[in-house]
Amino acid sequence: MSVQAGRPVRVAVLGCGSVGSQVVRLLRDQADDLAARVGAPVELVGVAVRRLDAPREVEVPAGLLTTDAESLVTREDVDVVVEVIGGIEPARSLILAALEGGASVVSANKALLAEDGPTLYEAAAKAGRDLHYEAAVAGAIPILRPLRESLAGDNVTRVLGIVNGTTNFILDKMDSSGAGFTEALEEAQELGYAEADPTADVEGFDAASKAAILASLAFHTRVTAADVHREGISEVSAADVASARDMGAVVKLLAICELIDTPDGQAVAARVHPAMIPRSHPLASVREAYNAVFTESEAAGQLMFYGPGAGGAPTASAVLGDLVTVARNRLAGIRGAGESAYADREVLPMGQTRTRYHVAIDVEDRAGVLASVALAFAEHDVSIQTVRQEGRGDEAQLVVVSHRASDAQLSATVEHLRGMDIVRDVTSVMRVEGEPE
Ligand SMILES: NC(=O)C1=CN([C@@H]2O[C@H](COP(=O)(O)OP(=O)(O)OC[C@H]3O[C@@H](n4cnc5c(N)ncnc54)[C@H](OP(=O)(O)O)[C@@H]3O)[C@@H](O)[C@H]2O)C=CC1
Ligand SMILES: N[C@@H](CC=O)C(=O)O
Repeated sequence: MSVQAGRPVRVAVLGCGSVGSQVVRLLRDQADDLAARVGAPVELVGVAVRRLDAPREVEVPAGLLTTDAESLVTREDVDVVVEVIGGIEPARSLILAALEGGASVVSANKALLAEDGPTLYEAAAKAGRDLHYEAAVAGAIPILRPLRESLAGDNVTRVLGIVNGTTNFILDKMDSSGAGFTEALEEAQELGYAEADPTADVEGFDAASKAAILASLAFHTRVTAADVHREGISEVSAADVASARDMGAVVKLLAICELIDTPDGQAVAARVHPAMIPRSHPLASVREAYNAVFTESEAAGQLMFYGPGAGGAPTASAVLGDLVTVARNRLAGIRGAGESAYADREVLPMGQTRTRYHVAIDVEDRAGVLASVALAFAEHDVSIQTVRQEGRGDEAQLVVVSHRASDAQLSATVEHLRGMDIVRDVTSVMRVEGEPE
């Protein structure tokens, strides 16, 4: 099982794009330090790509580039496979083949881990090999290792974070300049944060994958991307952002994973959606494309992890950290900590999750309007925390912030409001986080 004494740890890299090119560069530039830290030289033996003639950000040593990833991962002398291709296939088959062939694996592939992580974890356990994926959530920020190892003796009850850099950049731009969503997205694309097809980021798919991975590790259970309630930011308007500003808040795309007490024990809730948070909240000061993750656990209390959540070099830093760990394990002939999904926890539907709403309602400016709106909230057992009224000729706007209630009660309240004669329009509905119950 261990690498033969005196021989290097041999590494194959799958993909040489934004992340892979930086992995190859760091393997070259830090070869001496890596050898000292691992206890043996770390040798790059092959780099699989789709196109041999594509321009590369790094010079790949002669003879190492190949389009035959399958043969590379099953080479007998490969000890560690680094998968930075992305997507579901062929990444999944290549990782499974690598593990079956006896290699350990490092991956940055959140989409795959969130869709089919259990198949990969089981294959790693069966093969007695490591599967590490720190780079899959929040780029350079060490968050998975703390959940998997540092907090393994504690009970994590909540993970709350900004885990998508592109959407944070867009929302930050909308807040700081008053820009609309489309204008802010164009700027994110010009600066290279958002892809030409930004759907995975702006519609919350990327953050939902990361939330699934975080919830699985934090709560020792299996949560897939399909279990995560997902809303993106494409419907967030300049008016929503201005409304947040008026109440001393800022809009952020949050990933929220919670352990919830139920009559039958404990269940998990995992959701990604835009939310207003007070400007005094530490997550409000996470600007541009940065990420931050808060954890709450019984003994440690609150911890916050902050840093660059994307980009080739920051992500490669996390990949290399994993690579050093699994290479050390190969030399020692051991397998490190795997997933501990011993708790088969139910994942609650969004309707049962307790949230708070901020609702802006255009109403006819006549006597009794406020009482009628308050009654609509009361009919659904939703209590109001604050209400603000602004007159506008024959029309008025009410801005209501609720106390916590089930999301189903809150959305039923909004539907009720929409059907009322005195309501001309419900112009903004957004969840509120980070304030008292
Ligand atoms: N970019 C980022 O900021 C972050 C990325 N990640 C994750 O890292 C992974 C890589 O992302 P990124 O580097 O941005 O992606 P890129 O699109 O920049 O690079 C993908 C690489 O994979 C290669 N590739 C694609 N298909 C195949 C195939 N069938 N066989 C062999 N090689 C293939 C491509 O080859 P070719 O160059 O020839 O086309 C390319 O070199 C993804 O899982 C992503 O989610 C995680 C955190 C942050
Ligand atoms: N597209 C992602 C990249 C890293 O995971 C982001 O914007 O955060």
